[in-house]
Amino acid sequence: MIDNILLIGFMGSGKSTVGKELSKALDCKFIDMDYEIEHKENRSICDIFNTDGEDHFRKLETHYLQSLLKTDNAIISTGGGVVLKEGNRKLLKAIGKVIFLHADVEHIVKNVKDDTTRPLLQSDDYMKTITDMLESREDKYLSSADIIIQTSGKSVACIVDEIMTLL
Ligand SMILES: Nc1ncnc2c1ncn2[C@@H]1O[C@H](COP(=O)(O)OP(=O)(O)O)[C@@H](O)[C@H]1O
Ligand SMILES: O=C(O)C1=C[C@@H](OP(=O)(O)O)[C@@H](O)[C@H](O)C1
Ligand SMILES: [Mg+2]
Repeated sequence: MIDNILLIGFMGSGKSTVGKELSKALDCKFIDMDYEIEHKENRSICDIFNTDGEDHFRKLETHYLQSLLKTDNAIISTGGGVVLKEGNRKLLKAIGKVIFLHADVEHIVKNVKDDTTRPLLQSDDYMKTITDMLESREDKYLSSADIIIQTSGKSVACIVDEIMTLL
């Protein structure tokens, strides 16, 4: 039995991919918050944003995060905006150990380009969008993190190994 582990970080830093592989390596439950929200709502994140707006998505996200207080022995991949609300940042700490997957802009762009599933990155100038959003969120990721892992240029397997060593 392990404490919950929550992966935080910017869109495309690898939270969903690394979380799934880490859960296999540790033989524990895997929870991807976005996947669970989509499943509960029976619609995609894009549909939620387009129909009901980002504020509504943030309410669903907080509601789901609260439900995780009852979970244990899980690897939890969050959505990149989970740190935006102070209340969420407190919840993250209450739910488990928080690992920040820190990625630079180049790594992020490589991972999200051509992907149409992230409504906040559907801009013509997505390089500037990512740079500005990263800058405004960086402090929130840092203040929420128990552990910081640099992911840029590393393979998923290498990141998983690094986390396993640190735990
Ligand atoms: N370290 C990595 N090396 C190569 N590709 C990666 C790495 N991390 C993630 N990816 C790829 O980048 C894309 C976005 O990753 P994802 O796990 O969905 O990020 P997040 O959940 O943080 O938004 C996926 O196609 C994934 O396979
Ligand atoms: O950073 C954000 O605000 C978001 C990140 C997304 O998750 P990923 O970080 O897994 O892409 C998803 O929750 C939604 O599109 C909003
Ligand atoms: Mg994800």
